[in-house]
Amino acid sequence: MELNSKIYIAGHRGMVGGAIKRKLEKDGFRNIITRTSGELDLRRQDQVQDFFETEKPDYVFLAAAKVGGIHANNTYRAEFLYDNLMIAANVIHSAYENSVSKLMFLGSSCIYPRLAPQPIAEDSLLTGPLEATNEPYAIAKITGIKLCEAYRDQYGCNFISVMPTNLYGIGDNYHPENSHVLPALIRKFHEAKQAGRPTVTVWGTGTPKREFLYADDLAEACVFLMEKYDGRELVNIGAGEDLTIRELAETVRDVVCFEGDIVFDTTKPDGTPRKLMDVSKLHGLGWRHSTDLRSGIAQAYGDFLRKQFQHMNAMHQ
Ligand SMILES: NC(=O)c1ccc[n+]([C@@H]2O[C@H](COP(=O)([O-])OP(=O)(O)OC[C@H]3O[C@@H](n4cnc5c(N)ncnc54)[C@H](OP(=O)(O)O)[C@@H]3O)[C@@H](O)[C@H]2O)c1
Ligand SMILES: C[C@@H]1O[C@H](OP(=O)(O)OP(=O)(O)OC[C@H]2O[C@@H](n3cnc4c(=O)[nH]c(N)nc43)[C@H](O)[C@@H]2O)[C@@H](O)[C@H](O)[C@@H]1O
Repeated sequence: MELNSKIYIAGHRGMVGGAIKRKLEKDGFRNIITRTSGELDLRRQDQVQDFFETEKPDYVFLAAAKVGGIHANNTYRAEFLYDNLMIAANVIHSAYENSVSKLMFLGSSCIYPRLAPQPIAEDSLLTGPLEATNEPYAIAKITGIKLCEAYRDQYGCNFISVMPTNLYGIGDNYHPENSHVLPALIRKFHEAKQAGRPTVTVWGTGTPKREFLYADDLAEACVFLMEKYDGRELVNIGAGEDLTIRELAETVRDVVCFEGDIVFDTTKPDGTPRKLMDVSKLHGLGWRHSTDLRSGIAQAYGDFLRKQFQHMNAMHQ
């Protein structure tokens, strides 16, 4: 990428797209184009085609998606499949038709089989059944990967796919039901501390293991791979280490300084028992994460508090 290349970030108001935008701006890229979903609905083929014909971007980071945690994925199954299929199909096809130099498609660790051998290597894709709670989302994301491969094979397009692990950070979604576990726990522990409640309820058994990567680290990896990687194979992006949900809850409790107890609601689903990424390929290419979990959670909590403060100020004006 040249500093004046025209770069389209799809999903720039989201946690990941926002982090990619910050990273590109910090690196001096000065021709970044963005659209909100209100201005450009990526599910609409006509709108996407018009946008690409008019703007002719050189590079595309495809970080727009219908995203959420285990409850949202399991509840809004139709939207998680339809929206994500349409977004991937429309953007990848228009990128081909409008001669985009390079496109990066962002998938997710949930594309791999539920019981894939750990750590999960890229070649585990399509070797076994998926986790039921996020099967629709995973199928849409797998289709995005296959579209990138097919346009590369048939038309020589330089479209690459990267698979981030569970993410958290600045600009995360703190919705009480629809968010991912880490922002959900930040909010739950904070609200319990404020209200002086004795316990916080964590979903499931607490035994599933998850790996977490700070979104700004992910953005750095995405820009690194956009510049350095032209392969057909997927690349996992993760921290290479995981912990149980119980351990995560204890860490968030410490960071938020909540002094009560943790209880588990075992009527809620656990999801995949474990999904630790094999990041040896990424390390071999020369990139490693730098933000450790505890300091990343502290930064995310700071962002959560800032948003709360802004919200309260707005309410009083
Ligand atoms: N969060 C994670 O833990 C995680 C883990 C692995 C992979 N990923 C991947 O990373 C990418 C970004 O995730 P995120 O966490 O940043 O999600 P996010 O914060 O929810 O942001 C998603 C963005 O997508 C845009 N979008 C959604 N539907 C759209 C539509 N129909 N047309 C146009 N734009 C639309 C939204 O735009 P507006 O704001 O303008 O509405 C939003 O800014 C996704 O591909 C996701 O699969 C995320
Ligand atoms: C990265 C994303 O991972 C998602 O799977 P997945 O890790 O289970 O998604 P999470 O929603 O982050 O949940 C991870 C684990 O945390 C538990 N958990 C405990 N308390 C809570 C809570 O208050 N909220 C939430 N959300 N979870 C909680 C949850 O039961 C599950 O075992 C996929 O559904 C998506 O498709 C996507 O791939």
